[in-house]
Amino acid sequence: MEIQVPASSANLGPGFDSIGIAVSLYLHLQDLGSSNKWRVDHDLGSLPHNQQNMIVQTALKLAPDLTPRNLKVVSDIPVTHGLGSSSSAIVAGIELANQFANLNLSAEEKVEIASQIEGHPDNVAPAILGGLVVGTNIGDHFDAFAAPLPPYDLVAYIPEYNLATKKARAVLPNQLDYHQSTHASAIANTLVAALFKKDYSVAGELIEADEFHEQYRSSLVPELAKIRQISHANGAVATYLSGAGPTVMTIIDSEKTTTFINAVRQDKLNDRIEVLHPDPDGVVIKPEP
Ligand SMILES: Nc1ncnc2c1ncn2[C@@H]1O[C@H](COP(=O)(O)OP(=O)(O)O)[C@@H](O)[C@H]1O
Ligand SMILES: N[C@@H](CCOP(=O)(O)O)C(=O)O
Repeated sequence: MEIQVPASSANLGPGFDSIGIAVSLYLHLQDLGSSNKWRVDHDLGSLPHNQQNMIVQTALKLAPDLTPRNLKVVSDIPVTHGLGSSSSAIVAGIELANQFANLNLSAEEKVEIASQIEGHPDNVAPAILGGLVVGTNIGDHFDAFAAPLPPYDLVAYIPEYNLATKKARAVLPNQLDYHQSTHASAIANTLVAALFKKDYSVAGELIEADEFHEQYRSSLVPELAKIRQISHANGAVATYLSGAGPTVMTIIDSEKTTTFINAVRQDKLNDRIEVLHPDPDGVVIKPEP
């Protein structure tokens, strides 16, 4: 049995903690059978190989008596880079418990549990449901709506340095001025309307008009301003900070992607670039090959 979970790109500018899109990078979790203690094979750097691994910790939160297993993780989602690696690990752990403890969780229940563990729903909801999701927690439940998938490439510029979400949240202000917050919220509301109406010209303008987080984080990610400028010169829909960064995401018509990437390279921006697409499926269970 293999569990496949997509990466996710959260916020899309003003959709802070409430909008996210599943994208075509994946974590694959293979079950290699039961064992006397938990073992997680992976080549993802310093992440734990034992019971402390976030995937196992999540599974044990849901099913504390789960029999230990040998697991193998293969993932092309960069860790601490703003593409929802922690959410993919949490979702994989929930699905592991769901499968082996026969929890029969609904998709909604998985989103509720995952949001509680992650602390915000904007990565876990698309990682579970797939697609572009707008949602939030109200009281003890979660409301989410799938917006149409934008018919564009998502070009991820992935700086080499890490930026832990915790660190990028620590630079946000504790309070926002009343008028600033109502305006920031109005921008976000109008973005949601534009996304559902598929008016990507207006949506692009609103994605770049965020007043909730990018201005506070931009000094941590100097590539954001540079790539945004290049994307404007190349007719992109919008550029935004993916999640808490440092990945910078550009939404662009596929016919313009190559020219845009060449322009980025010409500006001596030499880090990893991935041309991604929206993932419509979310978490998927695959049988043994
Ligand atoms: N494949 C994985 N397996 C286990 N834990 C993971 C995995 N990927 C990420 N994590 C956990 O998530 C943390 C990164 O989370 P975070 O700072 O929110 O970055 P990101 O933006 O990539 O989600 C890692 O330090 C690690 O604890
Ligand atoms: N809304 C969160 C999203 C964090 O996403 P990640 O991919 O960086 O974990 C935030 O902006 O803090």
